[in-house]
Amino acid sequence: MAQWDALVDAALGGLASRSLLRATRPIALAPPPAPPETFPGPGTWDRAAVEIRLDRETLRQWLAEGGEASDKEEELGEKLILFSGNDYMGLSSHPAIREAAAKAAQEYGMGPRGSALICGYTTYHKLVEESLAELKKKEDCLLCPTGFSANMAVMTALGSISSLLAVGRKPTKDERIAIFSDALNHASIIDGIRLLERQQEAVAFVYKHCDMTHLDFLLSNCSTEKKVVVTDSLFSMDGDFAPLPELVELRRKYGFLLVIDDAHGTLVCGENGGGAPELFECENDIDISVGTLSKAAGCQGGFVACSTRWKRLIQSRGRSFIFSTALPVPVVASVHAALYVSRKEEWRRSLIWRHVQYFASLTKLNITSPIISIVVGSEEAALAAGRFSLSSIFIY
Ligand SMILES: Cc1ncc(COP(=O)(O)O)c(C=O)c1O
Repeated sequence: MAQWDALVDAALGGLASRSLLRATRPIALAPPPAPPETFPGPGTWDRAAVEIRLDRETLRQWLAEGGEASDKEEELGEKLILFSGNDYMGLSSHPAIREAAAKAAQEYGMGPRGSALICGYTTYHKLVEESLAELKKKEDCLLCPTGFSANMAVMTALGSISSLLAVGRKPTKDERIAIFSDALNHASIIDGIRLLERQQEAVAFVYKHCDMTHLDFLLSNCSTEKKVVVTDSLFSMDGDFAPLPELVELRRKYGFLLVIDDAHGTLVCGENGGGAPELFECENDIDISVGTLSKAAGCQGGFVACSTRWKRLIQSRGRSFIFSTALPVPVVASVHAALYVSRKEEWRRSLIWRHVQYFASLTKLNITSPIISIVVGSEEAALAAGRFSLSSIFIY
């Protein structure tokens, strides 16, 4: 988007003139060992990703918290099947991921302990950034400590454009950016926007969940030039997708910057696991794609896939990136292995969607993703349903 590219370039120019441009300098480590072994189907380790063991005392406590009668205690088992985790592909327990983490820990410990701009950035981090940029079909990528911090870093970098390009000390109303945010966006986006509002760098508009008519209305009534739309791609609570094709249409109409949080789509959606934009065939229309490595990748960390100019701005102004310790090498090594396994063991991705279809056929629920929310009514009813599941269905 030429208008936004020019704005970022101007902001980068302002930073350069004040010697405030920051760049990572990778510490050279030996390249990762040969590619790990991959498998044509599920292994025994895959059960470990969904089966958890609880000691009786914890289980008793959980039930007691809900006021459940204890007369069924002798019937209680200790193993539970976990339906609530985000380890969509079971990669957290995959031998390749365990081995990569263990080997790197043996070699490097949990280091290097420092922010990426000081001493926390290595050639391993660089390698993973390159893989993620390729996966997301973007020029570049920036690894962050978590998905939460990745969203915060994008938001503060966005706000910095208003401040850096303001004529006076504080951006005037017209100099601020206008951010349009879906009502059900993740807390990290909401907090980032609140921060920008407090710093008078942005004016925020919340549109009704996935309501493109409402968004269109808000956009058409906004005279601010610098417009941004930010949305989760796959919503973490309701499990529905943002209407990306319609958002792309509106982007063409209004020329806004489109930022998505693809935390739940990454590795899960699209043939290659490129995420929701791959599924909806609109990768080139997404300007900034944020993600986490703590869900389908089965590891830890966050990232921002974007253009090189945006990366330069985020790493120079994204405070949650700059002032936080970078991911330790064993975690980055495990992410490297997870991305490899995800490419090779495509059956994992197919299996998720087969399970989604199977569950939909069993329950006749209108399900479109692996996040399934069963609305039972009040909060009390939801808690009671949880207790019921805990005490009678999933324990064996
Ligand atoms: C939509 C969404 N964005 C961001 C995050 C934050 O990611 P992380 O857990 O890596 O901080 C989460 C969940 O944790 C999420 O559901």
